Amino acid sequence: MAPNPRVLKAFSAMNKLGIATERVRPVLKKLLLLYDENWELIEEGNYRALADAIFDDADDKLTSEKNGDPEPPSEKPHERWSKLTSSKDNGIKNLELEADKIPQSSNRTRLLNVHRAPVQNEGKYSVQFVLSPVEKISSTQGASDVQYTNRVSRDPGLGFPKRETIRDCNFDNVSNTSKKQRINCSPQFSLPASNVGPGSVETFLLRDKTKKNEGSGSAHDYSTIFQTIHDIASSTCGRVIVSLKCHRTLLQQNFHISNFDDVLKFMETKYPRSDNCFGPQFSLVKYLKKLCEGYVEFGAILADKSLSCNLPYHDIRQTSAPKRDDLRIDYPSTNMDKKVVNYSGSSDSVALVVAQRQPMNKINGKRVACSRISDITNGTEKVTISLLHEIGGEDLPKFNYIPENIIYQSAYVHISLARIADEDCCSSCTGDCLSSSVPCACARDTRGEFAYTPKGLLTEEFLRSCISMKLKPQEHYQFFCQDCPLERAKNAYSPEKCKGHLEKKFIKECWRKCGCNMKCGNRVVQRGITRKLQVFVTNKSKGWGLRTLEKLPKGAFVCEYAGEVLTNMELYERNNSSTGKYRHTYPVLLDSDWCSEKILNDEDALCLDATYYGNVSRFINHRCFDSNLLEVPVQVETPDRHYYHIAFFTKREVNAYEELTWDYGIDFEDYNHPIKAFQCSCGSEYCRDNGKKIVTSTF
Ligand SMILES: C[S@@+](CC[C@H](N)C(=O)[O-])C[C@H]1O[C@@H](n2cnc3c(N)ncnc32)[C@H](O)[C@@H]1O
Repeated sequence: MAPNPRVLKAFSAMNKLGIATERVRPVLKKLLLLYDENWELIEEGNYRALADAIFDDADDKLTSEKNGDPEPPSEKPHERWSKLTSSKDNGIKNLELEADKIPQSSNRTRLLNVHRAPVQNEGKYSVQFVLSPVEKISSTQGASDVQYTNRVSRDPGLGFPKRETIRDCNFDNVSNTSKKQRINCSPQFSLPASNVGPGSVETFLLRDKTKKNEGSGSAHDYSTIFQTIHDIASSTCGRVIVSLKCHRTLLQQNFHISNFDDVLKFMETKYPRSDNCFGPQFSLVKYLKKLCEGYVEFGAILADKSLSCNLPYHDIRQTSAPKRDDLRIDYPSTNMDKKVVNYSGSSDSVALVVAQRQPMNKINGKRVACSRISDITNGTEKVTISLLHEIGGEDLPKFNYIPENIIYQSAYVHISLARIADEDCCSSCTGDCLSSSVPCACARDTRGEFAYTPKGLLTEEFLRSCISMKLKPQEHYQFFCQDCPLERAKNAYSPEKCKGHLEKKFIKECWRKCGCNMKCGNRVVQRGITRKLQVFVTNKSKGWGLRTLEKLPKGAFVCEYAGEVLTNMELYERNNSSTGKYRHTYPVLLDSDWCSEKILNDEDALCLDATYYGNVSRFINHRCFDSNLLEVPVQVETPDRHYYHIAFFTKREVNAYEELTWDYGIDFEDYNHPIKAFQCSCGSEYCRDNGKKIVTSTF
């Protein structure tokens, strides 16, 4: 059967990004399944979704590595995507060799210009490689050059095979014209670093920035150019000098390159041996591009270190080897202005760094460049959770990441061992309560059956009854408060009668006073997030959303809704004082105790608000009825239902890259609700916001 031309086009687009067809194929297959063979979605924005998916796939491997999976990590391509897609013409052609820029020089001198995409000041931003016999370089040294010659002792590592000879260079990114001008990669050409073992000589040149480049005949103002020249390889024809030139005008103000050895070490960390960059796919051009990128990135890291920012960048100059993750560059390095969101003193919270955006880079009216925060949790969760940010797109969210609920001020949450009665725990249990023949006291609330299976999933029965309760509340028992805090919030002077609250099905997990261990199957939510998740920009005007990067089985715990614990009174005050985009859009009422005998004051009724302090669940968007997540109340450390946790579980199997959604329970016809809602664009065929009017919402 003839290959599908759309598949071939997709391969070719990814090949241009330097991604091999073998890597593209499995991801493309998954995406086609995910998008119901909708090619338009895949082709949109120069195969942006496909590139994202490949990058995420690579990240999965990194995450597995972090989680103890021995599979070797692949390269970290997000930064590359960011750079590659910032080209002005087609978004995937950034670091191309430009044949027309190759100067006509003597047949002993060849010059490769590897251009980074101009971001704003077109043409000024470039990194060049000059591959040249030594004589030529020497003759171009201007009077203002300062020359350092030092003996270097370098690990011949960088993942390069020692003294390996390249027989065939793959110039897959080179245009036809430049192909004609191939570097002679005949067998005698040695790879960079292959002969730069201990004791070899490195020539390291820096332009004297106090003088102009007299005599060179160049139109460049060298005071704005960083140039380092490195003798890094030789062949029987002579030595090969690589000159790295970096125009400073578009680099971060305090960008600097210290020492080429450091750049090489950085490259080694970024592309370790296990990446096998010299496998059959090896391309000299790609390698040179990577080195250029590394050169600029490394300078940016050093510059970043001089800014006071909270991103977990590792100090490259530390003696111990940095971890791969720490070296990730999340933002393009040019014209960056970073600031840290203020946070008010809680030691449990971590400020999310907010970076002002790079100058807009539109391609045919479409924004394409994107960057990435590698871990929005700043290490507070057991897994990393990345955020994919389209430059020029959605504003970065400003909030402080907290992995668990935190009391704002007046909320009364009484946690004490003394409050946990003997019948509310299983002190005589040992090991795993799920393996015991008789369910322990902690299963009492779920009618003597645990809600979890030994695999840590919700049982079919528990899930079914929760879903049914959500879809058909009228068929389940509801209680009516005498003086409903919700109605009071709508109209404090003459509140309407309570509309009823469902008596929710709770899970009670074992806890500290129980005799079982942390691996007990009745402890799921308290163990925190274990799934691979990512925050991304949705394409349906919903703003940010959350998606899973792995396939999730039905009944899987995803995350809990963590935020500030507020009294209803505090929430009203917040809502009244907030305006515009800082309006509070994330409250969840903890209303399961509202059926208690006593009238609940607004000072006692609790809710969770993730607007300022929250976890990843603050990104989960609403979907009417057929959302894939379900919220379940879970008791962990308190025996009553005044305070409890809201945990999200999957209602069905969820595919990798699928957005995670839950039904906020918005009544789109409740026009009096104090919280203004959004126009629903959930896309569900059961969408309740039929009129798409601006109405009020409740959670
Ligand atoms: C809990 S947040 C979800 C994350 C949010 N999208 C963001 O960018 O931060 C709830 C807000 O997301 C938006 N949102 C969620 N679901 C939506 C939907 N189905 N249609 C339109 N907007 C939605 C609304 O602005 C809502 O107030």
